[in-house]
Amino acid sequence: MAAAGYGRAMTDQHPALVLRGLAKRFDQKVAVNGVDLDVPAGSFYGLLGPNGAGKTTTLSMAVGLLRPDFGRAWVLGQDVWGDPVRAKALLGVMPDGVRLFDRLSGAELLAYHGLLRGMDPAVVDRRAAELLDVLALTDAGRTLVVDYSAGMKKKIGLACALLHGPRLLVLDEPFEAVDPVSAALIRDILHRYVVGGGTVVFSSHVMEVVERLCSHVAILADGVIKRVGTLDQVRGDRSLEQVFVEVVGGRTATGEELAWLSN
Ligand SMILES: Nc1ncnc2c1ncn2[C@@H]1O[C@H](COP(=O)(O)OP(=O)(O)OP(=O)(O)O)[C@@H](O)[C@H]1O
Repeated sequence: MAAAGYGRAMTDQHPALVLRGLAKRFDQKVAVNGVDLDVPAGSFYGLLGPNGAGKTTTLSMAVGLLRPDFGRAWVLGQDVWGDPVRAKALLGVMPDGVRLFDRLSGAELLAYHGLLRGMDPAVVDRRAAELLDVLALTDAGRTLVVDYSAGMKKKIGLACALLHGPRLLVLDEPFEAVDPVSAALIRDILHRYVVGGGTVVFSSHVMEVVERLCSHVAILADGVIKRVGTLDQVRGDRSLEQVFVEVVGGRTATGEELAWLSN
């Protein structure tokens, strides 16, 4: 495993992910406004927030894909922006949207990721075959990724993130556009990964998934963390959805709006 080269004992003393004062502005829009987060090693961490809350921007800065205007990030003690090679060796990332080289087949994409990370080709082949099998993509192994369904793209993205055996997985909306059978499969794989000592951080709007999987939750709205803690601390004696709606400030359309739809 690539991460082992940096000494598991050293990195084990650190939280899996630490964010301090992360901030990002796009023109006039402040997308993220000073996010601090401590993700304990071994946790299953859900980052919740409504559309446009700043989840993707936060996670992109946390993993070294988007340079913050302010703030810093550490993965198992390694400075993401100060020492990106070390930090990224410990990290598996599934970004939002399709940022895959989609003119490759699934098997080729995995080989490309593995070789780019300097892995032994025989290990890449073995792990790629295993991942395609576990994710029920073996038959699609020769199909070009551009021809995959949205759910299949999520699964091959997850396979790429797992290939080098990272210690921390950061996944942007891993369950979006995924059918229930595939979602259950992804849940099982992630659960096994955490039981085996890994840490998962993922963003989602789906309360049920977060409630079922996560040990810890942060609710982000308007670029700011509004609630953070263990799942039980955040939801108290209510459902996570109730807390989310209260924090985010839900609105309803029960008045005169859209009256023309009734005609
Ligand atoms: N590259 C960009 N250029 C301009 N504005 C951006 C850019 N990326 C994000 N934004 C804006 O920053 C804000 C936060 O966006 P972000 O994608 O981080 O939210 P999100 O919580 O991931 O949303 P969603 O759940 O809808 O994916 C939004 O208002 C968005 O329009």
